[in-house]
Amino acid sequence: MRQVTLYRYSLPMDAGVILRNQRLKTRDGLIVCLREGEHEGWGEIAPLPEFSHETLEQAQEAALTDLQQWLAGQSLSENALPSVAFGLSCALAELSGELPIQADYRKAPLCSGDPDELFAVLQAIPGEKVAKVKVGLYEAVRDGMVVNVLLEALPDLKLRLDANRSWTRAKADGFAKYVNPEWRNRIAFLEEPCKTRDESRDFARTTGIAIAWDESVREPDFRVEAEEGVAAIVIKPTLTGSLQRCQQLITEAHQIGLEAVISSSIESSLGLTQLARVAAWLTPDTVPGLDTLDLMQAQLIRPWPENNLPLQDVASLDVVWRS
Ligand SMILES: O=C(O)CCC(=O)C1=CC=C[C@@H](O)[C@@H]1C(=O)O
Ligand SMILES: [Mg+2]
Repeated sequence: MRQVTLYRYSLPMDAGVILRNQRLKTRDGLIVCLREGEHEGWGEIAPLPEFSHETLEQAQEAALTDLQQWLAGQSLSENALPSVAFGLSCALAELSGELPIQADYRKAPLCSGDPDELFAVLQAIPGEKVAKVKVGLYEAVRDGMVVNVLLEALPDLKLRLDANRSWTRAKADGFAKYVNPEWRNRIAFLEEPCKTRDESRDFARTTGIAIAWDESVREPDFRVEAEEGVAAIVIKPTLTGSLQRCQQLITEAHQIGLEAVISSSIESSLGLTQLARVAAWLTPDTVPGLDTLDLMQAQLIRPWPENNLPLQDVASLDVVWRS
């Protein structure tokens, strides 16, 4: 006997969360619960505005079609909408026991503004210190100075930086100029520094600062390839596709010595804790990029360990469909 419940959630965000061109007031998505006999599996389907190509309405419609197929006893092929493919594959992987329970709750603390705040957080972390700093939001020169100060002050710190393709080649050089060449190898990678992939490749070769692909990974012509100066690929499963699709990318990356970093698309605590399990399972040697829960004002169904935000339970959600 198979059963399905599909819920819809809307969680209030922190006041200042801006995605590209849009303020995100609430994070909206779907939660699916599959039951078969004694077993249960949950998944989150939450297209991210400004990043996903599909809307929540489109995702809901596509999910309902797949869920009806599943109820009819069929197996599902990769849904064309990445958020749907990811959420359903998680629910199925929980149901079958394929997704291990053990999770990697380490996260690279995310800093988009105040380096003093990050400094305090980092000093409190025991062991390996990895943080992610957003760059490209202010002057490139200021970014370069902030990065330099952090690397100088904390000798065991490694940084991930993310420019989200915001720099021209000249601005990217303006940034690099302020980072002491001796410390550049402690920049684990800088995600997508320039507007084009070719400019980013050229930046990596000429500055010795390693780069990572994030946006590129989701473009149709992208291939996982060993290239000079490229250290990692960032995988945001909600924007990428099913667990099987992510697993395939991770395998390809690892085969050629690239790091693969599981990263958040600002899922609720339910989706984030699943991503922490995916990371422990498929990328055990890499700290995942999951420090986005505090952008929200509440957690959903499953709590993230030691997080103090209030927890909304499933009874508070609207049921979209129940079989
Ligand atoms: O990668 C991480 O460490 C956290 C996730 C993260 O930085 C992002 C998630 C989703 C949208 C963006 O705002 C942002 C990014 O630019 O990669
Ligand atoms: Mg990014």
